[in-house]
Amino acid sequence: MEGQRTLFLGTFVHCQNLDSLEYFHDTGVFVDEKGTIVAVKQRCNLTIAVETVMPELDSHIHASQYPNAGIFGKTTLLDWLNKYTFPLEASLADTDKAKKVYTRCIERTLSHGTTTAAYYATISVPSTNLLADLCLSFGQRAFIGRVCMDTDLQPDFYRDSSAESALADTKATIAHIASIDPTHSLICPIITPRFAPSCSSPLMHSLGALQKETNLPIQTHISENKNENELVKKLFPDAASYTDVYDSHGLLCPKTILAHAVHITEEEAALIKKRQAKISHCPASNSAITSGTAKVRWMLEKGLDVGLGTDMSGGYSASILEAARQALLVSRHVAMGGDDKAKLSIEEVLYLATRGGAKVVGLEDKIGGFEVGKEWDAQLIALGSVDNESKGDKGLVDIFGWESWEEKIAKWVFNGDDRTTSAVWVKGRLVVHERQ
Ligand SMILES: Nc1nc2[nH]cnc2c(=O)[nH]1
Ligand SMILES: [Zn+2]
Repeated sequence: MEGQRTLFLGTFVHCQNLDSLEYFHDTGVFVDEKGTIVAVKQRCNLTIAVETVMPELDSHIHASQYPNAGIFGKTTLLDWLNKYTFPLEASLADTDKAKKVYTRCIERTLSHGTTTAAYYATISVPSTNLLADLCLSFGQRAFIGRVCMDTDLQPDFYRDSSAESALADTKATIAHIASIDPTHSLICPIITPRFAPSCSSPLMHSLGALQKETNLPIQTHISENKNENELVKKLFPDAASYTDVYDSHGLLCPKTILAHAVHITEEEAALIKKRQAKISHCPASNSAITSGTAKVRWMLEKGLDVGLGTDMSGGYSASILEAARQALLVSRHVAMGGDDKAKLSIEEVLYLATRGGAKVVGLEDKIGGFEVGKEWDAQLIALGSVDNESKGDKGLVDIFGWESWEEKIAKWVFNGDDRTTSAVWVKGRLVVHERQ
């Protein structure tokens, strides 16, 4: 498949905009040897029918936390980090262990249809570089972040020894990725200050300067949890807000991905909008570690760019489809708090998982939909048919045959999982093979 020209035939579904899905029935999509869509022809006379939907993007995920997916007990952010997260991440300095964890994480996210992921690795350069190597060899589009953290918030056994060494280690990973994918056609480094409480002021200033020098993206966490916000106020008493901490260190720019933003104020939202920074909404995580209910409608109405993140293992699942359905449910909890228009639709959460996510990671010109000039990132969806069950087709999503396309997609969003994703392509390469 790689390096060949391919014609895909069937029904293609992608998000036209925030409010609507577009269905291309009886359509041929022509993909060239570089994995770029060169033609989309509708009203073809087809003899086969497949159902292919848009790529899904995870704009915030910790590859290094995969073994802990589902393990969080009754902790909240700050005790969760100490109890579960820092010990596991520290242990991945062992590259054999890291290889096992990262391999499984990539296989699992790909099988769920995650064609692009913005990953946090750990502070270890060799194991972060290994994550980049593995994404490249599996064919997953990825942003790879070597995590920076030099304060005593974290234990001695898992901490950068100085701001200088954190910067040097970040540069080492950037150089490694340049050596394996010089044009960043698939793998791109991402500057990763863990979050303000983990980073000294000199470290954040130096990472802000590095962004200006390299024009690379940045990822971090913001305003996830109320105790975290109190801590930030104590640590940065002169800052006007949590958002201002990042802004005053040169870390808030159009290429910044801010995960969570659950408790940001009107002023912070205005500053994020002014800097054109992006937000990754992580609903499964925000419920699991009791962070709060992010007001996504409020963000969208302010014109903020929002995508979805699993935030695994704050989130319990590696599936971005799970994040989409949790975004829908969390929006209903916001609505139950008195703001009925807060409810998000199926179309809207799919937009956040696809085109919205592409904009958040700065790839909106390359991926997110089926247009000429975009790269062929896609997943093939196999829904069941009740009529075929006697023939052994145990469909995970039971389609009776009378459903509209909108209803089929809604049933998939709420009942689908990696078993309904029967093939996945990234940049034209088949990365998950069709299962029988
Ligand atoms: N959810 C989440 N929040 C964080 N804040 C700082 N580090 C982390 C992390 O690993 N996960
Ligand atoms: Zn996170």
